[in-house]
Amino acid sequence: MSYLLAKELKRSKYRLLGLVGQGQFGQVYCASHRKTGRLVALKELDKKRFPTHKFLRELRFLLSLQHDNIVTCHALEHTSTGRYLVMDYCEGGTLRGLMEDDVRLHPSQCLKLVIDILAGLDHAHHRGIVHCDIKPENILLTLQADGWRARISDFGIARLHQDIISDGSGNTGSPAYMAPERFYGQYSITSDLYAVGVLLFELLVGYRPFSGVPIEMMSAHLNRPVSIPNTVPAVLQTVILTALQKLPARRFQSATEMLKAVQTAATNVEFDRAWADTMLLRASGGQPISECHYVQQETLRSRVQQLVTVAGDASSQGDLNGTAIAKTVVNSPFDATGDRVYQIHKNDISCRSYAGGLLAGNAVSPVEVDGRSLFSCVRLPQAVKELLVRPQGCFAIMQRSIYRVPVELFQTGVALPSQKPLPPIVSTSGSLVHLLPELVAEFSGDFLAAIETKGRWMAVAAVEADKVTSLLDVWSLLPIQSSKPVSCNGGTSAAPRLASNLFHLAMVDARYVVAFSHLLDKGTHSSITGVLLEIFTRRGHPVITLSLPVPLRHLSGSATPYRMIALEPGQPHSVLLIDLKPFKLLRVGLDIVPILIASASWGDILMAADGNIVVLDRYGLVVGRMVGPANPTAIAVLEPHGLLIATWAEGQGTLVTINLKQASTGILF
Ligand SMILES: Nc1ncnc2c1ncn2[C@@H]1O[C@H](COP(=O)(O)OP(=O)(O)OP(=O)(O)O)[C@@H](O)[C@H]1O
Repeated sequence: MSYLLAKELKRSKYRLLGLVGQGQFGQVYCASHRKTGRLVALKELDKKRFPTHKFLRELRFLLSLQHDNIVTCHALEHTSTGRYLVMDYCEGGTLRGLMEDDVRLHPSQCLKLVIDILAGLDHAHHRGIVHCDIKPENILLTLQADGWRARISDFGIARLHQDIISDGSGNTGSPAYMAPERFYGQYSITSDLYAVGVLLFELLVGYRPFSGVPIEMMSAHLNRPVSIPNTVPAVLQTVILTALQKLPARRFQSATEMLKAVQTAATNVEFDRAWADTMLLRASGGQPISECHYVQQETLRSRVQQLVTVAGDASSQGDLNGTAIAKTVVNSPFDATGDRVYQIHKNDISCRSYAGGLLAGNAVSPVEVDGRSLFSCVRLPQAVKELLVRPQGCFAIMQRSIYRVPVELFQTGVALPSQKPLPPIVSTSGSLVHLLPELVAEFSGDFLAAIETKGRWMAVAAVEADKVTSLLDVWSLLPIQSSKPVSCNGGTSAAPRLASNLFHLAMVDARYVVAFSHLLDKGTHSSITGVLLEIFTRRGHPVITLSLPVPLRHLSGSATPYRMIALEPGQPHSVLLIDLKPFKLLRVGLDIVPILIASASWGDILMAADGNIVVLDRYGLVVGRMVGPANPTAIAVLEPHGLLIATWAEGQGTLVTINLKQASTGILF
């Protein structure tokens, strides 16, 4: 059924981007409108469980609910295989997910979410609609500059659910959030407010007021008094106790009344120290700071701005070391299995190769060839902004040009622009190969470039003569000998124009490119208010266009497929994981202020200026904390379990390695 629906949708006006959930009545997909790139959620509705006449009656309610705190339903789409609701897409997932993942949900953020829910309920109640199934699973989240916005979902479906219950064909809902009268089949708007009371309790305390099997919960809701830990400020205890009154007449009588009470509490309450500490402990995922032995590998003579590593084990050689080089060049010490580290400083890229592996234990010396240490440097004509290591060599992205530096060049080191030919290297075919850094592309103005991991494609956004917009072009880098790449767009005339203020370009995979632009304040045009995200196919067709209302910095690709990772200036104690397929956001609360990010296949590492390090697994959970050297300028993961850190302070620097296997991270290396 779902496979057929997916097939059917391929021909519809929506492009499916991925499955985001499984509900009781069908699957939920993230999709984008083919023409506008607008993101929607498509919720499949099983015909057997939703007879059309009943559904159409409910759809009237659903379409009438238009509020910022309600997941708006736009339309019902029919295909030959099924029906699905077209709804606003909520990239933050459910509140249940947030309560489980984001261990640092500040009390004020909890209150803000409850205020959002009450505002949404107030709107619905005024239209005579009772939700009947308020619980964290039915609260979805969208990103906002000051946290998350809560949006109630499953309106109408919940009402329909009631019909199913009265038919005797459904279960009875969620007992943990059910008001006493609900167990007798009665409900009113105060039943919804009772459920919000349970949710408020759970958000602030970490568990629900009553638990157990359904019959125990029923008895508790009906008879047992609510006991609230005294860490919860008195004013909030009063709000919870009022919402959780057994008799409906004693509760808040409207969502507005309860909203006002929570708002007053939010402005007056002072969260005591013990409570803040509990929150801090939860922010670290309960992870203690582990002992961390770092080995100083060398002193640095310059401030390293980027570290790039190529691990020497057989598995990663295939990907990064580049079969192309290994096949065509013989007698290169770089063919040997050994860790390789590139350091970038202004115009220089230096490279060291460590045959024995960097994490052997003590400081290790770089490989020596003919008694010479393999510590070589290639100087390029302009400052290197970024180095991308791909199978064909290292691509140095500079202010106005891109050079490809063959790996073998680092055997001897060469300085440009002297461009003296190097001694030829004999290839496996027996012919002589002359090596020089090769100019891949040159631009008259600013540009951004991204190169696919296998080095086959390059996306370039070159700023137009108007200095405002950029044209996106995708180039083939194959064959690698070619210094004139072929444009896929058949020339720039067909290339899509990107939004102004473009600041980051990345390849999502071999088929998609993503461009990030700053959104500026409409009045002043100076302060950055958010980010516009545009995804295009390699042929230049738009797939997604959406704006995030938060400024981002340090945006980088993650080793986890389809993931970007970023820091938010407005939320210094957090990191944002941006999954592109399907589109999802996870804001991870931290107890450090990260300034550097390094990604590994198993997760991400964040480092603060004072040397504190937090290790996240690929689900965004904090799995390790340790203290490294202060003043880091660049960090990189050496797969699978090495961490390299370059530091710089007062004209002195060091390169340090940490063996994460020896730190307690819970990651199975
Ligand atoms: N509008 C949406 N935007 C983003 N994700 C959504 C959206 N609606 C649902 N989801 C995701 O899909 C999952 C299933 O949703 P759905 O509402 O169908 O399930 P449910 O909670 O079991 O509800 P129901 O009882 O209506 O079937 C949710 O947990 C959520 O992760």
